[in-house]
Amino acid sequence: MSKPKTRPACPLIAPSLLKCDFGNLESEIARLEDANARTLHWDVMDGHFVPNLSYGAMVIERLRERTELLFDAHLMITDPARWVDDYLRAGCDWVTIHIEACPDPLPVFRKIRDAGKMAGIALNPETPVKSLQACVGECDLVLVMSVHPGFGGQKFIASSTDKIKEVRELFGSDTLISVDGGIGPKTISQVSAAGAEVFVAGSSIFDQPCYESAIREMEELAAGARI
Ligand SMILES: O=C(CO)[C@H](O)[C@H](O)COP(=O)(O)O
Repeated sequence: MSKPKTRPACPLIAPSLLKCDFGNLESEIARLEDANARTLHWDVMDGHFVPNLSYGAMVIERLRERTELLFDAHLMITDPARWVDDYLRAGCDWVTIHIEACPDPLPVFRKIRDAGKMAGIALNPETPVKSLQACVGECDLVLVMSVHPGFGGQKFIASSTDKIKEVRELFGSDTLISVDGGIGPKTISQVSAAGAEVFVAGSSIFDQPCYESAIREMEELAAGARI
């Protein structure tokens, strides 16, 4: 059911399932499909790399059977090289690992790309963009964390906007830039103008009564601010 490696139409709003109702995952996904979502962002947390636990490949694999939406997996885990095969087998289309958890990510990128999937690298707010130098041309996506990873509902860190510009300068136009944390109608325009194309959003969708209008509003704001 997994899709081949393709660049999506942007702007792309990626609902962060960390903020959904875990007791009703299947119906939450159906609601997102009805709301015209095109992707699901899976926040995988191991209670070690980040101070929170969420879900893993077994849960994702079972939900892969229930939807054809693009699966964007964000591995906030220690030693992602050890676990990446599980997420590929589970049917993830994009697999993003953290530079802080994997100082030599190139072999992991190769494994993801060889499986026909998109390889991403994420960086935490305190990690400098220059730490990604070796990743240029080797991965498909850079995910800029605009909050400290671990929990939804945090305040957007303002310096993330300049960081996105720096990532765009370093990686050029071929690499997708995703931004994650505190994204909503008040922050999406500035990160879109800075060069972000994929917008991970938890609270600003799941805390709203209508997912469709929440997604549409952010898509329109991001498109209007695009560089
Ligand atoms: O990765 C994350 C936290 O580590 C979440 O994706 C992110 O925080 C989304 O939630 P919100 O939009 O509420 O900030």
